[in-house]
Amino acid sequence: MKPYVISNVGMTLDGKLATIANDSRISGEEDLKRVHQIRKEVDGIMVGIGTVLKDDPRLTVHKIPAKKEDNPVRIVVDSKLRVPLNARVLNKDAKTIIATTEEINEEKEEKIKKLTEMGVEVIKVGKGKVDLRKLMEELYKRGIKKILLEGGGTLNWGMFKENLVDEVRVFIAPKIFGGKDAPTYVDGEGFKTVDECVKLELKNFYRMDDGIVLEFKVKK
Ligand SMILES: NC(=O)C1=CN([C@@H]2O[C@H](COP(=O)(O)OP(=O)(O)OC[C@H]3O[C@@H](n4cnc5c(N)ncnc54)[C@H](OP(=O)(O)O)[C@@H]3O)[C@@H](O)[C@H]2O)C=CC1
Ligand SMILES: Nc1nc(O)c(N)c(N[C@@H]2O[C@H](COP(=O)(O)O)[C@@H](O)[C@H]2O)n1
Repeated sequence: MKPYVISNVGMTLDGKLATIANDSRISGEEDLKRVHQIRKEVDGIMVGIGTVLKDDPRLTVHKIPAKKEDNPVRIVVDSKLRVPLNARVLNKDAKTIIATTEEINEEKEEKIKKLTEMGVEVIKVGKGKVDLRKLMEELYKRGIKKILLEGGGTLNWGMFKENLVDEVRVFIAPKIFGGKDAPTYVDGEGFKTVDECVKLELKNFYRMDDGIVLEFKVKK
C-alpha cells in the first residue's frame, strides 16, 4: 500500500520552478494560501534535498490560520544526508522524516545519531538513491496516507518515473524565466517516447492571482 500523492508547484509558462539565480517567487498570495490549504489537509509534505539546500523551507502551514497539529509530517529525500543541522525543516514546528539510503558510513552514522537526538526520524531505503517506492510503503505503514509532493524538479521526475503520483495541481504564472539550467517542473533524464510518458486527465481549471490553476488526475 502507498500514500495518495498530490504533486503541486508554482511554475512559469515555460515550466520553470525558479530562475537561473534561484529566485522562485512565482505564486501570488492567493495561490500560496491555496497551497497551504492543501498542506493542512495532507498527512505528509515531501521535498528533495535540493530544495532544502536552495530554499531552506519551513514546510509548515503558515499562510492561513492553523494550529501546530495542522502541520503535516515533513519528509526530505536525502541519499547522502546533506541536510544542514540548522535547516528550518528540522525545527520543532512539526515532525520530520529524513529518507536516506541503506549505505551507511561513519560520517552518516554520526549524523543519524545527531538527527535522532533532535527528534528526527531517519528511514533507510535503497542503494545509491533513495528507493521512492519502498519509501512510500514505509510512510504508509506510519499512517501517512496522503502526501503533498512539493518538488523540486529532480524529485518530481523520480516520483513520476516510478508512477507514484496520483494527482497534479499546478499554478501557471504569466511569466517566462528562460534558461536551460533553470529548474523545471520535471527534470531528470526524461522519457524517450510518448508511449512511456505520464498521461494526465484534466479535471478542473480556474483563475488565481494573475495566473491559472490546472488540476489533473494521473491516468494509471
Ligand atoms: N516553484 C515551486 O513550486 C518550487 C520550486 N522549487 C525549486 O526547485 C529547485 C530545487 O530542485 P532540484 O535541485 O531539482 O532538487 P530536488 O528538491 O528535486 O532534490 C533532488 C535531490 O533529491 C535527492 N534524491 C534522492 N533520491 C532520489 C530519487 N530517487 N529521485 C530523485 N531525487 C532523489 C537527490 O540528491 P541526493 O543524491 O543527494 O540524495 C537529488 O539531487 C529550487 O530552485 C527550488 O526553489 C522547489 C519546489 C517547488
Ligand atoms: N507553490 C509554490 N509557489 C511558489 O512560487 C514557490 N516558490 C513555491 N515554493 C515551495 O515552497 C517552499 C517554501 O515553503 P515555506 O514557505 O518555507 O514553508 C519552497 O521550498 C518550495 O518547495 N511553491
